[in-house]
Amino acid sequence: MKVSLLDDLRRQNPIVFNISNFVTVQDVANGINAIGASPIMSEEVDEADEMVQMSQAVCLNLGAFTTPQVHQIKVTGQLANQYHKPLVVDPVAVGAVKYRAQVAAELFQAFQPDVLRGNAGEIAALAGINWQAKGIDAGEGAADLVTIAETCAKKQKCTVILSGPTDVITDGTRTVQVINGTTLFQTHVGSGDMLSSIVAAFCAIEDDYFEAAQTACLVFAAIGQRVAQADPQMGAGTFIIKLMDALQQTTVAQIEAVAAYE
Ligand SMILES: Nc1ncnc2c1ncn2[C@@H]1O[C@H](COP(=O)(O)OP(=O)(O)O)[C@@H](O)[C@H]1O
Ligand SMILES: Cc1ncsc1CCOP(=O)(O)O
Ligand SMILES: [Mg+2]
Repeated sequence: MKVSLLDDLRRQNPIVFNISNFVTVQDVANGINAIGASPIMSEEVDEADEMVQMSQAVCLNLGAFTTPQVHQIKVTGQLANQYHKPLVVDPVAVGAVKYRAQVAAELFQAFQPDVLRGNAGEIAALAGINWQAKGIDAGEGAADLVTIAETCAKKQKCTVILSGPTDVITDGTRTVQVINGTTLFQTHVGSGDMLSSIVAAFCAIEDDYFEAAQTACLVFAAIGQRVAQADPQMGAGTFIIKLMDALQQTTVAQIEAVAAYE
């Protein structure tokens, strides 16, 4: 685990191009900015070529697309592949909404993600494993999380992050589990979207996307854990404000001191 990638990220300040969703776009932009990268968002397909070329990574969030946006997402994903820019996809609620699963399958015919980041319900759906997803949330199921993530990675031919109380990160061969975190992440809509775009920021500065993905998960979860531990009475409102501060201010040494993974 190369936690020092966080210092590289802050030094390099890479541009991360996001097609976000209208629910969480501001948290995603501020999260990227706070951690030390440079966010840019777009809803216009005509600027996609220029935007992808000037970016060091692309994050496509499938959280709330319209039909024109599906076209924009498809073109942007294809451009990311064409220009060899790392491509992270967040398949929001593909386990809960059949239409979303169908659109995601069509998109993955058109371009190849480098990293897929979702909760258990989303990653199980993309792995073809039975699971009861609940809207944007993970839901419930009996299957083993490591098996789900590794099956998804092999099927989709990319690095997969199955996030939750424990994050499972795998490229189908190498697998790591990040134990850090806090239940306060669940109280804030957009925690997963923020993580996906922060994964893209790490992929911008590390060519081994499995390495980038596991480091991003550890950094995000450990920072959230430190914030929660500082005030056991903290609620959802204060958490996002303190989390933004901590994304900006937490050092590599502070993360290494609490890091828990296997
Ligand atoms: N119960 C939990 N305990 C600790 N960390 C959690 C918990 N649930 C989610 N997280 C963390 O929240 C972040 C977002 O993950 P998740 O909630 O799975 O995404 P989504 O919001 O897309 O469902 C990740 O960093 C994950 O580790
Ligand atoms: C509530 C909601 N509805 C569509 S997208 C979205 C946000 C999902 O954010 P996250 O998966 O990060 O909790
Ligand atoms: Mg999500």
